[in-house]
Amino acid sequence: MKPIPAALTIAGTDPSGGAGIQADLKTFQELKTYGMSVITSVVAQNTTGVQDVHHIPEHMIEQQLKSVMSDIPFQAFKTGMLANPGIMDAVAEKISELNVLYIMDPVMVTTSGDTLISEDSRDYLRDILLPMSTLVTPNMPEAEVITGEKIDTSEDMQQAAKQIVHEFGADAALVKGGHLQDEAVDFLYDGKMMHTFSTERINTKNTHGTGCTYSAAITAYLSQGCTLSDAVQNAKDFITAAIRDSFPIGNGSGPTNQWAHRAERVN
Ligand SMILES: Nc1ncnc2c1ncn2[C@@H]1O[C@H](COP(=O)(O)OP(=O)(O)OP(=O)(O)O)[C@@H](O)[C@H]1O
Ligand SMILES: Cc1ncc(CO)c(N)n1
Repeated sequence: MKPIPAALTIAGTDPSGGAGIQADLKTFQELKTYGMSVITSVVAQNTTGVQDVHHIPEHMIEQQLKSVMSDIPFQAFKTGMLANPGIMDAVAEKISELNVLYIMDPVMVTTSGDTLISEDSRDYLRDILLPMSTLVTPNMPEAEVITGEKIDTSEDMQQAAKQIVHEFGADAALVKGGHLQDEAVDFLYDGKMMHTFSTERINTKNTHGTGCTYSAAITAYLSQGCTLSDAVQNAKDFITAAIRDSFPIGNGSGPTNQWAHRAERVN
């Protein structure tokens, strides 16, 4: 019997449903992958910003991981918000036992500009977790933090992707250009080749949770056995539709629409 595609997200929450665990599970479900989640921090946030954060005790993060890992097999998992070195340590120890694909979204700052991880976590993320990853998906500011280099142009993005693989040890890096002016271009470097994924930039403020949704879609496609470049291309199509048809709800930056890829408009 063919294995059931299943994926796990290890991340923080968003009660307004656009980012974090909620975005990940909606995306897994939409892409017909059985979704599971381990919560690292409960974040009181909405489309306007972050109001409060409560970190889950490390022993509870470990126990959640044990509960899932001892029971249900999965082909791929992703990490999102890991707020501090203690949480990262708890996660690193458990995931080092896994032999499945690891997609790391190096979440640092929200679309609204709120910081989600402590300053002293950045080195841990880069030096301990990043080398364990099959793929890391930084946006331009995150790639600057990881490499220590200024990233302004598409040449800088490609250079950063290569550096993240060769110098910092990820198997592959996808540097995302959602923060560029005219084009939404992402570069994937897999250790051998540079792949380019480009679409026109959609003029919208509703981009809450784009990074979470994109990396969750990549994780779902990988859990189904897609190659890395096919998974990224499929996920790029998924996130582009989700941004194009994003929801104009909330008082800030509205959420993306995970069912837009079905090509049925909801409004
Ligand atoms: N306005 C836009 N139009 C089209 N594509 C976009 C737009 N903004 C972002 N993207 C694309 O969405 C994906 C997510 O990229 P982005 O760089 O926004 O992630 P992020 O900054 O990590 O997200 P988040 O805001 O959730 O932290 C990328 O493929 C990027 O190119
Ligand atoms: C929990 C969480 N993770 C990631 C992001 C980044 O969009 C967010 N806003 N919230």
